[in-house]
Amino acid sequence: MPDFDVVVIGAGAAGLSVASISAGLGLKVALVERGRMGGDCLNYGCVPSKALLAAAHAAAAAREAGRFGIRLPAPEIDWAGVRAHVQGSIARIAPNDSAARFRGMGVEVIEAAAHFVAPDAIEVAGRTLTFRRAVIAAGSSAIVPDLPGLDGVPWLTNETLFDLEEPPGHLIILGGGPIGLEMAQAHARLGCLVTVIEAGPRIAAKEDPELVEGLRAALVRDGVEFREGAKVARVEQLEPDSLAAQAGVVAVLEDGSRIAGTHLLLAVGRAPRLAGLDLVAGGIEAGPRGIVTGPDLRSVSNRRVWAVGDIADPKGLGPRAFTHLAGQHAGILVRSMFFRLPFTRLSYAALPRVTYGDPELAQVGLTEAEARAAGHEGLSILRWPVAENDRAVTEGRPEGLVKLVVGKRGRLLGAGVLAPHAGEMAGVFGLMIDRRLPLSALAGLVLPYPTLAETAKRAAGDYYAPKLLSPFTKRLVDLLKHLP
Ligand SMILES: Cc1cc2nc3c(=O)[nH]c(=O)nc-3n(C[C@H](O)[C@H](O)[C@H](O)COP(=O)(O)OP(=O)(O)OC[C@H]3O[C@@H](n4cnc5c(N)ncnc54)[C@H](O)[C@@H]3O)c2cc1C
Ligand SMILES: NC(=O)c1ccc[n+]([C@@H]2O[C@H](COP(=O)([O-])OP(=O)(O)OC[C@H]3O[C@@H](n4cnc5c(N)ncnc54)[C@H](O)[C@@H]3O)[C@@H](O)[C@H]2O)c1
Repeated sequence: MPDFDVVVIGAGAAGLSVASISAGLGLKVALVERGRMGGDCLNYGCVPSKALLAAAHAAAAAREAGRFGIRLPAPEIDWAGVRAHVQGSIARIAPNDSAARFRGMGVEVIEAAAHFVAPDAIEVAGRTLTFRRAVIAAGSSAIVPDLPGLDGVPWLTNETLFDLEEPPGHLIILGGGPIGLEMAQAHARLGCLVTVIEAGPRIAAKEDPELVEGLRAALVRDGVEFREGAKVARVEQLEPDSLAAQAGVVAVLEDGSRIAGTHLLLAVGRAPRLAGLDLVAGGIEAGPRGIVTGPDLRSVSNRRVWAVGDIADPKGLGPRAFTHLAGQHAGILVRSMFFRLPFTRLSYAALPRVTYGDPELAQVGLTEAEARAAGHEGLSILRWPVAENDRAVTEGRPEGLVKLVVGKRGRLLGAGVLAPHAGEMAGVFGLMIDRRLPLSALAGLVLPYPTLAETAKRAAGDYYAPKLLSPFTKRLVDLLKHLP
């Protein structure tokens, strides 16, 4: 008899979801975590970053209050208070992910590093544990680029950024993806100088350029400086002098220009945490993007093993790094691992993503470029500017755009929104795409007035407007008016 029905490696969002479902189904479960329970999202990712952004938005709201006729003095940033909010947010959520809570569910929580010693066994804290099924949920960590000089200067990643006891004087951020952009706005609004260096031709390369334009403009207004299409040739230590109170770092670009700052944040992407797992001993195939699985998240080489969360590299889909993915993966796992349902297939067609700037940039399904690249024909692109929305006017926030990508027969393929709290609209779009609802469902929805979500309804309505106001419809109405 194996020691456990299910062994889960990693207690981040993905591992915790799997462990709680497995225990709920009455299975004997071990959950192994070598770091902090809750993983990246709680300790070094979503929670501290969103808490820092909330503090930053409060400062920005105080600065902007004058627009509403409310006069306030310029806000003073109490960094210790900001940190207390960030750490307090983590502390308030931590009990949900704690070892005590999971032990209460009947899970054996082992706080140590695990590695495979055989296709059906791991070793942890000197014990060899055999399993019927293993789930690898070891997540991903920040890529440290191979940059000349990097080993001679101090640098930060998401694992160290939130521990700073003083605010950075000038934060240089390498990478203009979601981490770089969110942290750029947070720090700029909290009074730091911020420069984002993006090696690619533009920031937020995965997002729709029409929406990115507004986000970039908002960050520039906050004082963020962007260097796009700029490659760092090397980094150098900046010694403290009479001008710079803090020592720091100089990024020397390939064109020879030098950007000096006090701190350097690496936000150039994520790499799966494969090291130390001894996947070869487990007979588990992996590549540079993660553990290779089928569309049911089952390892292609060891049928006892599944992979979930950031570390999974499902064939044909590739890895994704979102906390809400953990829940989706857990759902697939239940069908595939426990109920052995054939044809269990993961799909990212309705997977939402949000860059939590102010305004937020939300995308569900395909962008226009992705839909065209995928060969969808007869596309309709519908746009509705946020400036036309009454709620946006009353809130003094007229910037932004809703953009719908519609395929044949009015099927929604993708939706992008740049607006305050745009992420709150993602659910409706996800439901429409996932359940293949016609666009008329959105166009006919009765939404409360005044809400920003009305922009989505107005964009959808545009799809039907030409038909509704066609000469044929007008003739029909002209005939019908004669009826009693
Ligand atoms: C700054 C930042 C902000 C983010 N913001 C958002 C957001 O707003 N929304 C969103 O959806 N996503 C966000 N993400 C992404 C999100 O945090 C990740 O997608 C999510 O945490 C992945 O969960 P996971 O369980 O796969 O991995 P993790 O959370 O990384 O958990 C894996 C765990 O496995 C443990 N582990 C690794 N190897 C071993 C081993 N050998 N033995 C034992 N334990 C091991 C690790 O210690 C870790 O705790 C953000 C990420 C970052 C970095
Ligand atoms: N709001 C959210 O949901 C959220 C927030 C943060 C992170 N995340 C997840 O974490 C993942 C990782 O985020 P990320 O921003 O680190 O990665 P990313 O891969 O999304 O973006 C990294 C950026 O860095 C650039 N880059 C690469 N090498 C560079 C170099 N040497 N110099 C300068 N720029 C360089 C890339 O061109 C790219 O634009 C995201 O893809 C996302 O899935 C999600």
